[in-house]
Amino acid sequence: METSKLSSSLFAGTHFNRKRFASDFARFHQGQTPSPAAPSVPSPEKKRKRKSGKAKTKKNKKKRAEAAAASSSDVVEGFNVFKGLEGKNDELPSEKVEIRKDEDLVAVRRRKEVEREIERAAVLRKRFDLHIAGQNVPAPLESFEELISRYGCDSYLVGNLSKLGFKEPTPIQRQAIPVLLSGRECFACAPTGSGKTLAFLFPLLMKIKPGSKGGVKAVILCPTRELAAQTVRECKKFAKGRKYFIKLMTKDLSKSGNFKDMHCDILVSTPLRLDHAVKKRDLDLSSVEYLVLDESDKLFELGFVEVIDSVVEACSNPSIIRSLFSATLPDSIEALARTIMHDAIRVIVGRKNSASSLIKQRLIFAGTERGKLLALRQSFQESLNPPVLIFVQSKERAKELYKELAFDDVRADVIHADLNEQQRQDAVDNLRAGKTWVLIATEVIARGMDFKGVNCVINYDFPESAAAYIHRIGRCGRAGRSGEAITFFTEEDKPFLRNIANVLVSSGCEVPSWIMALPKLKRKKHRVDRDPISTLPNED
Ligand SMILES: Nc1ncnc2c1ncn2[C@@H]1O[C@H](COP(=O)(O)OP(=O)(O)OP(=O)(O)O)[C@@H](O)[C@H]1O
Repeated sequence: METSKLSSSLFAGTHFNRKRFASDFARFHQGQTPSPAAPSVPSPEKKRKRKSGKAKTKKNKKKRAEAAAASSSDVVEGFNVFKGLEGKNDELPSEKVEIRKDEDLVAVRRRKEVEREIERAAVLRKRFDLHIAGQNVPAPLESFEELISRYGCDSYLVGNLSKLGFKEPTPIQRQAIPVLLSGRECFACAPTGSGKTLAFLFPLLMKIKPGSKGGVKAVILCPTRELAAQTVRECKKFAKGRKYFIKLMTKDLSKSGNFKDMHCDILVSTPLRLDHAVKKRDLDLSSVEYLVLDESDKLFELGFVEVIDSVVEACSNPSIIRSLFSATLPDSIEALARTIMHDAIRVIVGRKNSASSLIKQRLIFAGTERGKLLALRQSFQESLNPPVLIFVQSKERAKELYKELAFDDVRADVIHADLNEQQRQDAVDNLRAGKTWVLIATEVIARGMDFKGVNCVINYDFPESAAAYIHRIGRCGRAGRSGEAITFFTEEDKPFLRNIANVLVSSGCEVPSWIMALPKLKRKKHRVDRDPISTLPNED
């Protein structure tokens, strides 16, 4: 097809106003016919002149190219794409035409570069099973060193990571760190033990000036005291060598702290303690720049929502950056959280709400409560590979099971909400130090606690939801290590078996076909009234 025909068919129905665009039309016309001022074979005289002219304009060209490159960065931002073309446009002398050509070339080069960057980011995301949603998501990190080259991070911070033996960022760190560093809010969902703590702490350490005055700069909310204490310890490790004020909201601080004189860069707390300090002790959170909700779905559970609301309100800085992290993020919670977020990016590693693929999961039918105790003793006799965590559904049952195991030659300890803060911390520390082999626990340590060496998690009592299951078993199989999870079930648990079995299947574990044939339950939570744990014969 002839050019004229093609253009006329493309612009069919469009009226071209030749009068209005006369100068453009003239230029267009000029470009089609060779100009007498630009012969195809120049004379030697003209060649020389042009050479010296070229040398002169070379410098200018370079400058222009730089300016054009700067303006072309606007293309990346997505605004002012036509910035360089603003202003007088109707008369372009030949030099201006050349400038435009240069600019066009630079813009084309820049566009290609951007396209390459987008492609590189897509390859990285595919490689690390990263799924994102949102506008203008920054590229994932290839390495920790990129934090220095791309984001100007102090090398001491990255040095701390290598001292801790962190060679490469984990998938969630690769994507969530750049998102937070570029000032965007985010929902992050990644498997248990996959390094979410560093993913939200590192951007804070990079952005907040150590020892800065003028109030709290970052708040991290955790659902339990143990997790809050662990987060403070981790934060101090990453910040080693710099004088950050990193504070844990203890009971005493919350009840009688003098917050007016308190130096604090990063404050880690449970929601109730923080809320108490805000309401009763006038803790001012208006200068908070970062708010992190760790184990966010737990924080948004009924009972906590109002407190979270009140904390969010107290963090009144309009440019605050909020982020939510968890291994499980139900759609309903995400929808609720979205109401307080601005243009948030969502980052998911692997499949949403799934268990770590490093954990070998098994379901064991124990028949009755007594059957569970027998099965537990038998499994200890066959192979006890400490440290082991055993989850039960209540503090009463934790105490009962502890009594039973005290008879056996097993170094066991127990942790539940009836113990005071020190006793709970001791129980955690003793397991970490290898002084105890088996720790019997309620949900208090099911979330976020990082026991590196835990080889096996036993769900003595069936978990009350798929999310609870994912978090409980996630106490093993952390930081790239393998783990084992055993879940006992009785007749009463059968109706809820299918929900947990789905988690096993989605992480590649085998499930008997009869379980998969059970009907799906709409109810998300399940709690059975169980007979007490005891080897003594029933009185009735
Ligand atoms: N880049 C890394 N390289 C090596 N180890 C890492 C890296 N990042 C974190 N870790 C280690 O991995 C372990 C688990 O990290 P972390 O507790 O942050 O997991 P998590 O994703 O928050 O888990 P949970 O969902 O259970 O809270 C920790 O012991 C931590 O020190």
